[in-house]
Amino acid sequence: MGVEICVEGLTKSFGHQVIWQDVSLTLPAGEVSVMLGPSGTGKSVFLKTLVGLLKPDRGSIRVAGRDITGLREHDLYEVRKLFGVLFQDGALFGSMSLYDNIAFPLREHTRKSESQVRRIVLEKMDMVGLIGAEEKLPGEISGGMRKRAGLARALVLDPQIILFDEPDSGLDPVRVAYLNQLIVDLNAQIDATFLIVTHDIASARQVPDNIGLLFRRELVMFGTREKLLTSDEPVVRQFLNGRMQGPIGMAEEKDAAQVEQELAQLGAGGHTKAPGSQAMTPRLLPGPGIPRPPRWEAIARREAALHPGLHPGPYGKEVADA
Ligand SMILES: Nc1ncnc2c1ncn2[C@@H]1O[C@H](COP(=O)(O)OP(=O)(O)OP(=O)(O)O)[C@@H](O)[C@H]1O
Repeated sequence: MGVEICVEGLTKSFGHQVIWQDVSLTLPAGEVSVMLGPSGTGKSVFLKTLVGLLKPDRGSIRVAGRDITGLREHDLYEVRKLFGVLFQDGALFGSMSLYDNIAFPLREHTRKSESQVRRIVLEKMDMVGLIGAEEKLPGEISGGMRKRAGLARALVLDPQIILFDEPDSGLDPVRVAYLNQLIVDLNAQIDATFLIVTHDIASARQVPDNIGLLFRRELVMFGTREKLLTSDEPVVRQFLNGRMQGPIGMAEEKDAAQVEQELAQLGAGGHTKAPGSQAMTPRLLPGPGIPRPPRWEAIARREAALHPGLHPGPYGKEVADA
């Protein structure tokens, strides 16, 4: 079972540049959360701060009830073992085979025998669909395979929290769809707490239990998928609909009068739905044969109550087929 991460009043700056301030949120144990935000709003900095690679100026990060912000390097090292991180490019060693890359954390951080290492590596490679590619070098495989290899490596120490930094970057839409399914399946199988930084709105709409949005140095909103997808908050609506009109501009900031004019035009032109009627996207469910954690039933009931048309029958199948 994954662990809860509770962030309170977190602020991070580099010199005089405040990246974000007073960020508070809880990543519920075992759930999938997505962090969105325009480029440069500090999403990667947030991930690095959670795992203790960067120190915040203020605030606390409680991982399984323990504040990690004041820990010394030795204790932090122990806490980091709870985390698996999938970096943007997979962060694989170019001169090592996929097998050796994935075995690396086991050989570095455990005293397991080579036969135990082999069993674990092959199990994780199987989970991400890479059996048969053991001897390939990272340079010989596609970007999607590199991401999956990075994911297998993030899994070998059986983490309770997995952080994904733009897992979909550089992948074509079909590979993104496969990767999303893999993420949902993995979450159901290992029940760890997932936090995904992404720019891909389609993924953000389908995959997570919770969504957060960083903008103008603040966490604009963090809450359930339903809450964000049906929100009338202009920044949230603009981002989740991928529109130019709204508070987010090319250089992040926009003139307030311009924003108001754009929003009025959108409303007058009938291009926007009435407040409160934002479209819900069907949720991506674990594939056939993968047992669903108990929370899925509660989530499906909650979503069915909000959008009866999407869920005509027992939870699960109809949502997937919608
Ligand atoms: N180690 C560092 N020292 C100084 N400034 C940094 C450091 N790391 C990040 N920054 C700055 O913090 C800001 C946020 O960077 P970050 O990479 O977290 O943004 P992001 O939201 O992940 O962007 P993108 O979506 O484009 O990947 C940037 O202005 C960046 O230059």
